[in-house]
Amino acid sequence: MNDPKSDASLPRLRLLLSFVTPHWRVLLLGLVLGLFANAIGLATPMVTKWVLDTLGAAASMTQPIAVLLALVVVGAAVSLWQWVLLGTLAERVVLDARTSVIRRYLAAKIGELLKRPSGELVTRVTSDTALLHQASGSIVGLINSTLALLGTLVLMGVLDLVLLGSTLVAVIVVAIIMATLMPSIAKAQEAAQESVGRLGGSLEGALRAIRTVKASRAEVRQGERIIADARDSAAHSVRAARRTASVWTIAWTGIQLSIIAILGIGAWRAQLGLLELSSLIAFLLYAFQLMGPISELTQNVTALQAGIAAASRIREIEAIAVEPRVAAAPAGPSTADQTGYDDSPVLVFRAVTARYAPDTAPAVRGIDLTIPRRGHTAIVGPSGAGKTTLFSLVLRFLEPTEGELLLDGRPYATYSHSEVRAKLAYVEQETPVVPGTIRDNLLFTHPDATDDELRAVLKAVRLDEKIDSLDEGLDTSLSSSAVSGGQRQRIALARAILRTPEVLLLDEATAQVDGLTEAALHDCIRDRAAVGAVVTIAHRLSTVLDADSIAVMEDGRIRAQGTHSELLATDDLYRQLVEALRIADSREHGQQSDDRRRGEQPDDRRRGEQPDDRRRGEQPDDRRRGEQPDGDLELAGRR
Ligand SMILES: Nc1ncnc2c1ncn2[C@@H]1O[C@H](COP(=O)(O)OP(=O)(O)OP(=O)(O)O)[C@@H](O)[C@H]1O
Repeated sequence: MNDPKSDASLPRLRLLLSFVTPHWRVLLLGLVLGLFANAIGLATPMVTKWVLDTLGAAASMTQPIAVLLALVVVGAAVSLWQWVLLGTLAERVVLDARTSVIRRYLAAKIGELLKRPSGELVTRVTSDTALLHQASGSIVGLINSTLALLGTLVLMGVLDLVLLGSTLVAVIVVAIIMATLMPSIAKAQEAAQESVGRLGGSLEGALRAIRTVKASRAEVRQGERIIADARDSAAHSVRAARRTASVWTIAWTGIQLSIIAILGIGAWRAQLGLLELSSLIAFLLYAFQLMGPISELTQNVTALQAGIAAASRIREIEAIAVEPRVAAAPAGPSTADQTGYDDSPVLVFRAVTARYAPDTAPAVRGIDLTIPRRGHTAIVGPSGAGKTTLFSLVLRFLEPTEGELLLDGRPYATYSHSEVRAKLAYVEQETPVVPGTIRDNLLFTHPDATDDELRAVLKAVRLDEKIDSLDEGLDTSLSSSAVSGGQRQRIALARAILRTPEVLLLDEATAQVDGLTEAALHDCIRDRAAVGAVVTIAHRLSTVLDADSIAVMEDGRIRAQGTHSELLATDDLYRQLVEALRIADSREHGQQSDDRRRGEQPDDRRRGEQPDDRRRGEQPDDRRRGEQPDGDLELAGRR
């Protein structure tokens, strides 16, 4: 498949060309400059012969020497221009490729991104694109060096056909060896790039889970596993380097042998009076020059091979499906629009079934759920029941395979993804913060919010005093350790409530949170539920007790819905879940009162171990697979 001689080689070359063709004008100019520089290079030995021919004659040498000097100066200027031009072009090609891949990632469907390790996705932007650098100029280089080679051979033929014959033998031998070795060089390079991709994936995963790695005393084992990919890459690169070195050595030796042959045969022919001495010298100059196009050819073919491999890896990203930017159907009036202020539900699930892949079992099935415009709806259920999937459907990370969702009385299909999300606010379970300052994070959803608005939400999540106490206030970088895990959760919450959303979706942290964060969370839920819809994936008894309505999920279905007391009276699973949450809650409160007895604040105790940081190490899938403390209890409850 990687054999450039195979049928796949042409489409793969076309892939590489697709990166440079947008810059065809620059490429053409580079080619013309290259041809010009070649012509100058080819003319030099002929002018040298001219100088030598004037030696015995009465004619002046000034003219040919002046021409020779002019050729050198113009040749240098043209080469410089071409160098700069192609260097700039290469950087633009790399930039274009990076821009397109980065945009693709951010526009991609979430499920598509989660299929691949993020570190591997990163290497496609960083290291693969860098390989396009040399490859982009190599196309021009390849044409130039081929023409230079042909031109040199033609001029050699003009000087002496017999000598050309012996040169051609050497060139053909070198070409056959190169053609044999080049495909395996390409294969080795592609394998090296793939190993670098895997290395990026495993290293990134290990660094994100560094606490788990250390706590499991798995540094050495994990390190070895990652280093194995680095070794793999090195082994492939060494193989490529060895073969490249062989190609070079063979090319050099071939040319040197042919020069010796030319010298011998040429001297013999000159002695016989069949060849002028000046022609022999000019021929030898061409023979030395031959090394230029041949080594250029070798370099360019190598760069092209690496570029082709990189181009196909980058273009693979084009296969990642992106979210549509416009609504599938034109937007009609919503129930809310028709009635103005109304009590119609804000969100409705109608017989929704969804699966993550066509050949897998549905993650949720036949979901009928109505979320009122005001109030707090809690979703509870054992691990794997489909709670997160429900949120993914609301946020349109996932599309239903059957049934439909309605927002403000209108089917989701009549909205674009962006329009749907504009009406929602979401606090992830891991409450990740984006790179940057506290201000950057707060303004992430609404960049136009004023300082007063920021202050109001910070007060709402009880972070105002903390921010004031920081030297740099809102401009404190979140990479600094001055902000604890609980505080990060509150920042995420503040971001979500900055502008009152129609629906606040809150995936409650499963790990214990500090008292202050828990209190802030509950105040926010209560305040927001009074004016809008709040939907929580509840992991805490107090959140469940706060809810106006509770949906109990099991095996992808909603098995019961009602108030706490209704469900307690009617649903076995709910009773078990509540019992498990009660145990968890009493354990936590027990722990908190122990803290108080010891004179510690729960918040202080946990500051050393930031829940948010801890969870940042987990992939969403890991989280799903792994049992959270409360997840265990939920299951225990079920048992
Ligand atoms: N990205 C995914 N790809 C394939 N299957 C998935 C994916 N995410 C979830 N599932 C499956 O869908 C089902 C519902 O999972 P979901 O994450 O919605 O459950 P949950 O109730 O949120 O669980 P938890 O409380 O453990 O987070 C599970 O069987 C799970 O294995």
